[in-house]
Amino acid sequence: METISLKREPPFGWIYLNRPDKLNAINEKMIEELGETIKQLENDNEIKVIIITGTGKAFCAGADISHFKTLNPERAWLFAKKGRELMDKIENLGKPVIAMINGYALGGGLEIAMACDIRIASEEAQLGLPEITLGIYPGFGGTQRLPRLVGKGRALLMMFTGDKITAKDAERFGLVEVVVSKEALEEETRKMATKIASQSQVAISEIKLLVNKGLDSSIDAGLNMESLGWGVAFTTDDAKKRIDDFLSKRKG
Ligand SMILES: CC(C)(COP(=O)(O)OP(=O)(O)OC[C@H]1O[C@@H](n2cnc3c(N)ncnc32)[C@H](O)[C@@H]1OP(=O)(O)O)[C@@H](O)C(=O)NCCC(=O)NCCSC(=O)CCO
Repeated sequence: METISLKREPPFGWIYLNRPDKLNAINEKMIEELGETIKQLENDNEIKVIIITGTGKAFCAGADISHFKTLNPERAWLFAKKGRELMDKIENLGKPVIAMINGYALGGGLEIAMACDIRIASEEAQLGLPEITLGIYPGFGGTQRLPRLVGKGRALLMMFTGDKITAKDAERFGLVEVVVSKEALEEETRKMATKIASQSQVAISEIKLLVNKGLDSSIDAGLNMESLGWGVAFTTDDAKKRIDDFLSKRKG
């Protein structure tokens, strides 16, 4: 692959956005290759947690501006559509996806991170949606996902100004879950991923589905989905074993 590299390390699949000389800017090839890599990991039964990160000093500096000049409205729409479908794919994947933000996460780069389930960032990372400075606006889901994470006012402020924020501020606003030093980033991500990989994968996948679908529904509909599915959770071998283990330890 030209733009992505994959490190398969069961139970983890590490995806590296890999155009470091262009700060991992997203071109059509990257959209295509990231989609293929995600599909490959989705079908790989040994992979329980997927981690997306960047090679070099950036997570990703957004869509590749150098090809914007070639875009007419139709091609721009198609590019945004492909980007949007990729983000939806990440968000709706039946496996947990962690964004390990090692540096700049701007524009489409932040949009990738926001489609992931959890974001862990290095203290040095800077995040933002600077599209407005190019006279455009976020096209891979940013106008919808940012306000859901940080609230309407903060999201509008970030998108109206295009300002970058620090990882610490991003954590304060709820855009990032964990911030650690640059040196600790991989180790802390690994710890987080190990804990998640040790849980019931069916339950993890159900939680993700319920949270994502629930946030797009009324609370009543979300609660109904939760209680309807809850009974099914008991039928997995994993749940039976974990409950038996708990009870037998108590007896012993
Ligand atoms: C991220 C910035 C602030 C980093 O600045 P700096 O450290 O000074 O590094 P640069 O010299 O600017 O960048 C190195 C190299 O990468 C190229 N590059 C960086 N970002 C992009 C990009 N988005 N597209 C294409 N190429 C990019 C840059 O041109 C350099 O290449 P050379 O060949 O060496 O010249 C700074 O780079 C920055 O502000 N980048 C743009 C961020 C941005 O506006 N992103 C939004 C894009 S629109 C979008 O994402 C739409 C989807 O919603």
